Amino acid sequence: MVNLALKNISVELGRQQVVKDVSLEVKQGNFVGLIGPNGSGKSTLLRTIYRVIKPGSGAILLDGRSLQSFSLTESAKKLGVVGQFNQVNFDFSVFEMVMMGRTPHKGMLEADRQEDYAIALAAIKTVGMESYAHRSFSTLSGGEKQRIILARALAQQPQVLLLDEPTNHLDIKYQLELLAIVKALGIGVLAALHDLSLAAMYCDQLYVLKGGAVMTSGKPRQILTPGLVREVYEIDCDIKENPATGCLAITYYPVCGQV
Ligand SMILES: Nc1ncnc2c1ncn2[C@@H]1O[C@H](COP(=O)(O)OP(=O)(O)OP(=O)(O)O)[C@@H](O)[C@H]1O
Repeated sequence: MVNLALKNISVELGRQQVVKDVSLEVKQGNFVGLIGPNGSGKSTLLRTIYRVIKPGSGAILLDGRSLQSFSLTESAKKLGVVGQFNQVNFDFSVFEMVMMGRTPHKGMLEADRQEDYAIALAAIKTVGMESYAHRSFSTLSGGEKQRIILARALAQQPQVLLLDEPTNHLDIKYQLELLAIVKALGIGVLAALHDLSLAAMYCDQLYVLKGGAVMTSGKPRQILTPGLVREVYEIDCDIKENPATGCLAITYYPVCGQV
């Protein structure tokens, strides 16, 4: 069953067409990566799906139903988001931040239930931050904040998770861990990623954006070639399978005259 489908989505911002006729699918259990250079429209597309931006044309379907027909609470029960910027204006404890993930599941004025506490604690544990539960969120490092924002999305128990460069700020161990945690959820995931090696390692399917349009899509091994990297990013590289890991290893060549 298709969980999330975009049909011919176009978005205009400040008189510029930033997303052009994008169609894509995130099937249940599939980890789908959005790759492309800076400014290619990845965040705008994600923001359109989580309803911060209205598309100029096209349709977004969740479980076959137009996203527009869901109330914001209804769509928040199904769609979890880990964004790029995690500034909060008020100070909350780590535990309070993660409990916010339970909000869409509660009725108006309904008190927190024991079950909600247990789900939030389990989510904090999953990201390895249990000893931080009572710390103030604003005092955390960038990477620690990112892990708590993931925990909040996990506490939401979404059916589809949207991630905008989720590995920003994380050291390499936590980059690998975060993607492994997300992959193990077995839900549909759509993630904007810059690191092509990580994208190849974790994604079942990649969509390559350039100038707001989908240039190509497919399984990482089928589409990630030196020719594509050259065309999209204007740099040269070698791509080989690492015999020890079975993963693609990408080695970039220095930009001419800059090493
Ligand atoms: N409010 C806005 N008004 C005008 N242009 C905008 C607006 N927001 C974004 N853009 C432009 O839209 C384009 C796509 O931006 P977007 O943030 O979606 O790219 P991205 O692929 O996520 O980039 P990055 O990899 O740098 O995060 C950029 O050229 C950006 O300057």
